[in-house]
Amino acid sequence: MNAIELRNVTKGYPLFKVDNISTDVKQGFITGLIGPNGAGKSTLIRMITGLIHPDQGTVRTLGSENPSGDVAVKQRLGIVSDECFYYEHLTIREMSRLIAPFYSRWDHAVFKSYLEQFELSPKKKIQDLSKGMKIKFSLAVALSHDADLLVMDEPTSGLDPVFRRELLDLLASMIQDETKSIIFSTHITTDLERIADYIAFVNQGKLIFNEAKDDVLERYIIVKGDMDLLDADTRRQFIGIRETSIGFEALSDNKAEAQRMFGSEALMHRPALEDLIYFTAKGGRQHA
Ligand SMILES: Nc1ncnc2c1ncn2[C@@H]1O[C@H](COP(=O)(O)OP(=O)(O)OP(=O)(O)O)[C@@H](O)[C@H]1O
Repeated sequence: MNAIELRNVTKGYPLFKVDNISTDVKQGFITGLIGPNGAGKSTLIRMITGLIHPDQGTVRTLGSENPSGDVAVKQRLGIVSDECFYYEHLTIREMSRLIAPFYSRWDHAVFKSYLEQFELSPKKKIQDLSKGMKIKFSLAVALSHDADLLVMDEPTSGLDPVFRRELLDLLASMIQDETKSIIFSTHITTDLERIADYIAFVNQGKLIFNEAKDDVLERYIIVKGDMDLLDADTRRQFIGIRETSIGFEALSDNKAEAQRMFGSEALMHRPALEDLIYFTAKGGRQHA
């Protein structure tokens, strides 16, 4: 079962385009969306939540091509982003009273307990909340109506490390029953190393891959060695190369081939997700 299905999705802006992306986000799992600044992550997320529509292709979220206009689907969606529109002059209590009637599965006791857990006073005005508090508030809302799909645009970026860990635990426990799904974009790739099942990687509007995290980290390899190992042939092997005065470090997406080419002459190790972004972005720029 898929929580989200994208088919040949294209969305163009004057200087950028999401380019013909087809992929699925699986139900019951956490998918992390990664990529450099301006790669198209928020654009994809806006299409998934129905805030904007593709120029070509289709996006189906919880089975609907129009999630923001379909009340039944909208109720099952939990959205966390800094684009959540709340009335700034209202307090948390007043705002939640406005929101609650919209959701048939709203649980006030759960909401109250999240406010306590997140140390948010119901008396605080939305406009007086810090960036992290706003994220916590929209999280409390998303978690209190028993959403089937959480879609989050950089939910952890404004959060302190203690709360970030708590949030990751919360998300991991949310998908325990295998019916809920989560997709979130982030630059804090270590968060995804902790909890993501799948990683979707976009670069310059194109999908590089959407695969099980463990498979990705198995397939790619970092190679480190002396500069004399680099020639036209070996360079072609790499997605991106960082050259310094003492040698090179590079990323290959073909572990077996890299091992065959360099054998014991180079050091090799498993990459972190951050390495994939760094070397892919660097490689792209080099060849531009
Ligand atoms: N409404 C718009 N009009 C014109 N260009 C836009 C619009 N929205 C996004 N873009 C452009 O689309 C590109 C992708 O933006 P997007 O916000 O999707 O990237 P991102 O991967 O989320 O980046 P970041 O990691 O920096 O948040 C950028 O070049 C941005 O300027």
